Amino acid sequence: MPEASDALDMLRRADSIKTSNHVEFLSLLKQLDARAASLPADQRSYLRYLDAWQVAYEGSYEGAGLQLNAIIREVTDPVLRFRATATLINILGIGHRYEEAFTHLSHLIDDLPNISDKRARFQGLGEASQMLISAGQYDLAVNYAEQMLENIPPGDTACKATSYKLHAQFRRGGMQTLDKAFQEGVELCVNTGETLFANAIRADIASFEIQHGQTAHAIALLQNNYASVKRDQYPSLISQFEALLAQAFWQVDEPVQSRNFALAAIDSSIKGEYTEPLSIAYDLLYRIENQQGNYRAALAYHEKYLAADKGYLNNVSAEALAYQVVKQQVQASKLQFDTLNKQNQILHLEQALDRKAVENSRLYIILLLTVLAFIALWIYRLKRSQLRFMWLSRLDSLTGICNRKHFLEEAEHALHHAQKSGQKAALIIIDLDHFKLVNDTYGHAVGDQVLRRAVAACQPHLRPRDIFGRLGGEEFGVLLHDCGADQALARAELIRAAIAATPLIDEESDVVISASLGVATTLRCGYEVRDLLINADHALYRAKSDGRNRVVSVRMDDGAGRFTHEAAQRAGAGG
Ligand SMILES: Nc1nc2c(ncn2[C@@H]2O[C@H](COP(=O)(O)OP(=O)(O)OP(=O)(O)O)[C@@H](O)[C@H]2O)c(=O)[nH]1
Repeated sequence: MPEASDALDMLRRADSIKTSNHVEFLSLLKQLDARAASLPADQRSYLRYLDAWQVAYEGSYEGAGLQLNAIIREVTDPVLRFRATATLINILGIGHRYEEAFTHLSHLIDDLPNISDKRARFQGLGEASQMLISAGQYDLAVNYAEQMLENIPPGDTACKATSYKLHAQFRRGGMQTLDKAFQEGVELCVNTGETLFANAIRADIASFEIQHGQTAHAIALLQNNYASVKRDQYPSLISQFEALLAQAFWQVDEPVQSRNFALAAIDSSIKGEYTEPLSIAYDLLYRIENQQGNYRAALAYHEKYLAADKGYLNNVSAEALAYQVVKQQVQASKLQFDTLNKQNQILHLEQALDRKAVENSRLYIILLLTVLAFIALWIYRLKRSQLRFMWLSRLDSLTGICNRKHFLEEAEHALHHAQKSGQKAALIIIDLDHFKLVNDTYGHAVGDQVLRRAVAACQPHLRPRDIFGRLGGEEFGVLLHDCGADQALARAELIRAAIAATPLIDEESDVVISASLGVATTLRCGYEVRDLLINADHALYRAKSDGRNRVVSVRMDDGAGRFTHEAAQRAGAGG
């Protein structure tokens, strides 16, 4: 049983000498086949591939096709699958299944960028080059051969790629003289031991020479290497050599030799295949028999020639056609792919556009909300300043309490409410005493200050619902809610006392001001603010005339429809 590493070495060795030393290759394959069961799975797969290759090499294309397809299906190693595909393409081409061959080739070429294994790439490029030669695509074939030359795997040589390149150039035609590259190609392959490819190039050289009247040289070249071609056991090349020899001998008028090689070419060619050598061989046999007057035999060969030639030409045109068909299919699917790609791009763009539209809508909404927020803020500020102005327009600017107009409005409203709810109320008018004297003595600014102090002195004696306003000059009004006559009198008295206790200028100053207060109640004067004001004013007048610094209330009806006044209390000397 071979060691695993031994077996791998043997596999690699066999792989590298498949064509250069076919005899040793066969021997190695035999040894490995005998030990196949003991090999690890990956090496067994490798051996399967070499076995299939050999089956193809000996011309059993159907069997080889089955084996190669099984490898492509079952083996996991992508490199081995790629190589099996390459070999499969080769035999599909030989078996005239051109459409399948070119379809596989198209995939193989697509796969090339994914294959880093140099040997497999080399093989794939070689297959592409060969198939394209068969399809008449010589420039492309040269291109693939040149790619091979740029990437020769380690252990391999430029021989094979050179032979493909030269063969493509030869088939393209148009050469007036034989390029020296052909001879150099032969030498290269001889030096590297690749006799099969050296002979393939020689076949092209001989063919060129036969076409250009250098028949003797062609015969020498072919005969000198005939044994070597036979050794390599490659049927199609043997058949080609023999057909060329038959042609050359016919040209130099040696029909016996020509016949022998023509028959040999037919014998060597793969059975059931229509090839160029077969067609040449039958044509020559027809001519020979015809020349010798064997018309019956000539006719038979001619018929075979026609069939072979037609078959061969059919193969050639079928191959070229299949190439074009697959090319169109590939282009169509690429076009479809491009269309799908474009549709996909359009969809992506549409999605991006939608996203942008959503973003824009969001931005518009944010902008709108911001504008609305600004408008709301602006309205709020406007409203606030309006309210402020309205509020300010209701206040007395010096003392900060209600001005006359607002006081009267509020008092009227409160009295209306009190009347409806059956509550009592009272109105007090407060008038500072001898205020003109304050102004005259201390100046107008001090007079203002005194007015503010007088207001401040009153405020602690007011309840939240009481209405306090400046009626004008040094005169103030207070509407007391829910307040009877006695309570009103008492509250007025508290206010009077508070004002009287307020220093005129500062705490130290002994100069004080005083106020006279007139009180009118709803009980006695009704709920009309005007009546209350008149009556309170009368009372105030009494307070002033009675000596100031006092409170006087409207007391009772004197029977003649006039009110009498009651002085509440005297709380100070008051001016
Ligand atoms: N400093 C100041 N003085 C004012 C203001 N409004 C009115 N006065 C003054 O208040 C004084 C009112 O004087 P009078 O109506 O004669 O009354 P009085 O001096 O208080 O005398 P009696 O009311 O009779 O005690 C005038 O000299 C007005 O100029 C004000 O807002 N500030």
